[in-house]
Amino acid sequence: MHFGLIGLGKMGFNMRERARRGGLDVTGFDRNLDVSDVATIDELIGTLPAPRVVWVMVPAGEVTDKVVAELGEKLSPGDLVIDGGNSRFTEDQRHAAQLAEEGIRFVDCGVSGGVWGLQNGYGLMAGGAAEDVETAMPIFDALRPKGERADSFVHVGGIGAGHYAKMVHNGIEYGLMQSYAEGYQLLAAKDIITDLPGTFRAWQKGTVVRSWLLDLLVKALEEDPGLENIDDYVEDSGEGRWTVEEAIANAVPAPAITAALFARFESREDSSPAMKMVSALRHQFGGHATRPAK
Ligand SMILES: O=C(CO)[C@H](O)[C@H](O)COP(=O)(O)O
Repeated sequence: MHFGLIGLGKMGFNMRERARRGGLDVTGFDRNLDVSDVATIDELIGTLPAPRVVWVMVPAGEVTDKVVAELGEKLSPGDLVIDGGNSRFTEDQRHAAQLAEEGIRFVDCGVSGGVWGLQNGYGLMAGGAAEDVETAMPIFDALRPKGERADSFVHVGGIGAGHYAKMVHNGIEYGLMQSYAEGYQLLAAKDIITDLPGTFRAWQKGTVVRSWLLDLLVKALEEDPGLENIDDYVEDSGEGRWTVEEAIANAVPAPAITAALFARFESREDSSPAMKMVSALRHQFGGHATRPAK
């Protein structure tokens, strides 16, 4: 199979390589021509056999919108577009409808594996019509870890289901990371713990909390014990917010994920107006002492 891959950043670059190692022909396009196989999307389309399959791996939002719109103008009826980026699932219906006007098929696919995907393979969650997912199956097979298909690939449901599943996956990721991080601080806070990295290392095998994130935590501490080279400011790319919005829309209690998202917001504050107000109010009603501003 020969397919096109648009977006050769941290994820797409490695995915091209893994697909090639899996025996597929891939023509990659990126605005950074140093890593691109072709100079333009037109050229990419020109290299592909019909029906063309183009995997889009660019940042969610405006950039994905633009690429989908361009593909809608340039591809032909029967061609297939797969959005493998972290698009919000609600965008998928719109993209699918836009492409369907030109007879172009659409599949959304949540991709998990990060920068380790080249080596370990990717977990894949696809949404769309069964026949369209089937068309893309050779790509999914090349990208996922070797072994049973059901281990790391799922056709989750209709359009949007793949990205919905990836959104929830990322929400869980927020909660897990926050939990490990709080455990790290609790261990570090107690002087009876004399081997903090060793504690996490000992949890890596056999314990209830063993996981790949725990392995990465151990790796991070090996690289920078005490995390002295890393600031405590934590970004977010949107999926945590969307997960919390979905929790509200569906009246699903999601306190752990929500708290993990809010902890990131808190990480960005130099000082907290809210906590100043709590201190001011304790003083107002109870005459409790406040500390002078730093
Ligand atoms: O999809 C991912 C991992 O599964 C991406 O790394 C994502 O960017 C992580 O989300 P955030 O930036 O909000 O922490």
